[in-house]
Amino acid sequence: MWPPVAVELPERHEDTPAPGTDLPPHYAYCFGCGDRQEDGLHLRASVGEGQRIRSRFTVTEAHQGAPGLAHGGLLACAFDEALGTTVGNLLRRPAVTGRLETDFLRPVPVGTTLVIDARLDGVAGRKVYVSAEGRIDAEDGPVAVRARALFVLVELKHFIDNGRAEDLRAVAADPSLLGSRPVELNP
Ligand SMILES: CCCCCCCCCCCCCCCC(=O)SCCNC(=O)CCNC(=O)[C@H](O)C(C)(C)COP(=O)(O)OP(=O)(O)OC[C@H]1O[C@@H](n2cnc3c(N)ncnc32)[C@H](O)[C@@H]1OP(=O)(O)O
Repeated sequence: MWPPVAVELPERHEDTPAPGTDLPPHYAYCFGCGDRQEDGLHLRASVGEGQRIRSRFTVTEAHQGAPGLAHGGLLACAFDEALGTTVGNLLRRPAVTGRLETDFLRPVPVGTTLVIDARLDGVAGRKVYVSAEGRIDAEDGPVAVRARALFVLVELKHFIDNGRAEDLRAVAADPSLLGSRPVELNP
């Protein structure tokens, strides 16, 4: 059963940008979306209709597991990012991945652009359920990967207490490293 518990499906937050809007990387050094992370995934997300966010990610040579094929763990990372972005942008509250499960249905060659459609499935207290599928090269392409996840809503303290001090200092010195400002997350 998914979600595994009774959930509510909240409206997207009033500050969520309009459908079709491209979303900025949430952190410049994020492996999933950061533009300063050279061999990262450089995943790009945009707001979809309703409770949906669409992300795109192109598999490069740096992402191989077998010759010419994407590494499965790295694909899971792309889904972690796409799902986390969905939670963050639709609820506008900080959250971390508690559980992530993936089904790999077909191999994903280098050069493929994976089109990942993620949706918010429901919220139960601090638990947020999301799911996604990734299609090869087009929004109606063959499904290569499915994923679902539980994210847990946390306070900003989670990141301040656990993050490496020098990285937190760098963000404090240059807030533009964050595409979404903590003050907006927790005014
Ligand atoms: C301005 C705004 C713009 C916003 C725009 C932002 C965009 C932003 C994009 C971000 C995109 C990043 C995408 C990558 C996101 C990561 O990769 S985050 C990094 C990986 N994850 C982590 O490091 C998390 C590590 N784990 C932890 O810190 C803690 O275990 C947790 C998850 C915070 C939970 O601990 P806790 O706060 O003590 O809470 P706890 O009571 O244990 O759990 C809460 C509930 O969740 C359940 N739960 C927790 N873990 C599990 C599990 N594995 N399985 C099942 N249930 C679980 C518990 O059973 C409990 O359920 P209830 O009792 O309430 O029914």
